[in-house]
Amino acid sequence: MLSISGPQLKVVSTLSVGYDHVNVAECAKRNIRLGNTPDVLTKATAELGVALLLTVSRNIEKAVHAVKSGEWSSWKSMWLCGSGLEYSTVGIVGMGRIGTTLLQMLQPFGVSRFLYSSKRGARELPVEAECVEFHTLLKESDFVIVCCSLTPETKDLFRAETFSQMKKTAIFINISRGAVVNQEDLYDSLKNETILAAGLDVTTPEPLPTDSPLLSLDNCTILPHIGSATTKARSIMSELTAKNILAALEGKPMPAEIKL
Ligand SMILES: O=CC(=O)O
Repeated sequence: MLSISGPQLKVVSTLSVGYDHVNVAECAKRNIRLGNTPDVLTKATAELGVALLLTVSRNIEKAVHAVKSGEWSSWKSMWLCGSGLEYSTVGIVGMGRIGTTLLQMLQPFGVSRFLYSSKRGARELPVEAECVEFHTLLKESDFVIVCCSLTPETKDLFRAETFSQMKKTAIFINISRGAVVNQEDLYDSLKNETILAAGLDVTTPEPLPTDSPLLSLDNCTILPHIGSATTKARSIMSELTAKNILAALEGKPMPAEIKL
């Protein structure tokens, strides 16, 4: 893509906070500046994380389907019961801007313990949370939510070995990048009930082919990467992307520039 654009290309400004889809080394080599859209999508993305977590934990997808398909009959006390957040342990993998906001958003649900693992280690957070080893987070969490960025270290972080350390009742949510998960292993773990259920806003590839085995599971909810998709967030992101480009073309500091 960089070659197709030609040697006159001065700037790449991605309409996203993640830039794992950009060849950073090649941009640096060609003196191409790189911009992204941090901060302005944090709340929207964390909010989608909450929505996906609740969708999976409270069986919303199955419930909506039951109403439409006529499966809803007389009142049954235990029908479609899920697991609530109250008194639960929530593990957040990656405590950056989105992880921290998610932590704040989940606090009012009555969660008993928040655990987190982070490459930056323990730090002061707006809500009480314990920084723990990754294996402890896996072992003790009822909900595992992935918010880390995709790096060589986090690629395939969630694989058979990881899922097998989680509770059988655990719910796995990924709002980060699809490649953080080995999807075949996730499929097996859901199919064999190694874990209870999963909610993914991100997959590999995107779009996920409609014949993906994951789509045959009734304990996996998949969204088409809509984390930052609020009208407001996307509008502000678009503005920031344009400002990044204009600043770079004028040789000025970009409002959100990735240091290469
Ligand atoms: O995934 C979305 C983003 O990186 O902004």
